[in-house]
Amino acid sequence: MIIGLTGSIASGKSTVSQMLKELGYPVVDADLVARQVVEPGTETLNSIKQAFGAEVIRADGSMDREKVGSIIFNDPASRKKLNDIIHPAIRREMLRQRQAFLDDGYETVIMDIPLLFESKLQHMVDKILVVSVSEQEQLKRLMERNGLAEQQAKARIASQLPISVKEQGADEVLDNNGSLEHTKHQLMRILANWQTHP
Ligand SMILES: CC(C)(COP(=O)(O)OP(=O)(O)OC[C@H]1O[C@@H](n2cnc3c(N)ncnc32)[C@H](O)[C@@H]1O)[C@@H](O)C(=O)NCCC(=O)NCCS
Ligand SMILES: Nc1ncnc2c1ncn2[C@@H]1O[C@H](COP(=O)(O)OP(=O)(O)OP(=O)(O)O)[C@@H](O)[C@H]1O
Repeated sequence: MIIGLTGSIASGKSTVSQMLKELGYPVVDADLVARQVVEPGTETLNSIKQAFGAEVIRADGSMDREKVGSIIFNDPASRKKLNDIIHPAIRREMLRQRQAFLDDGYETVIMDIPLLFESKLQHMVDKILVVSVSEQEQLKRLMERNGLAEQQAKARIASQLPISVKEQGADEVLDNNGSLEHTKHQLMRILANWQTHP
């Protein structure tokens, strides 16, 4: 079974994905893959340089994530330009990692994909688990974790589909407003329900 783990920015996907790893599940992490495909020397990073200019490349040859973030989270056209360059490479690498886990004999693979609905990747997974928080809690956690001002945090939230829309497309919704214990408890119930194991 392929489980798609998604939610909104700072809703708690990484927190849940960490719990799943501790239970022994293999996880394909789209955010991690997004870093791998733009490592210095890659074709993808070269295309980003062509599209956004040499100022988004740091002296050591790596992508300046802060600069790229400040551009794309504030401008839909730039966001689309980056997505068009980087998403095909991310998808290819995610499918490769998924297959490698299946080849290793795992029965279940978790795919942690923040933009599962935005990028219409439902076909990649069998079940969809949405990690949800209230808008108020989301804003608070995002500002705290990333040290962002309210306006910047709101721009990032607005660059994704509303969590309510994602909930409608879910097989299960996990409410992450409460304690980590409460979240873990719901996770265990959902896994038991799906009769799944690593
Ligand atoms: C813009 C970048 C450089 C900012 O880097 P930064 O280190 O600050 O953030 P990080 O990569 O950890 O992403 C944090 C969160 O932002 C959100 N996010 C990232 N990219 C996007 C995007 N293109 N559209 C909407 N939300 C996004 C996701 O919820 C993600 O979990 C980086 O996010 C990136 O390369 N984005 C494009 C690739 C992408 O779409 N990644 C999302 C997973 S497929
Ligand atoms: N139940 C919880 N109670 C308190 N804080 C939490 C809880 N769950 C997550 N957090 C905190 O909220 C922040 C966001 O969580 P996390 O990083 O797991 O979100 P995410 O969905 O993976 O984010 P992103 O989309 O940016 O990758 C983190 O600082 C995390 O420690």
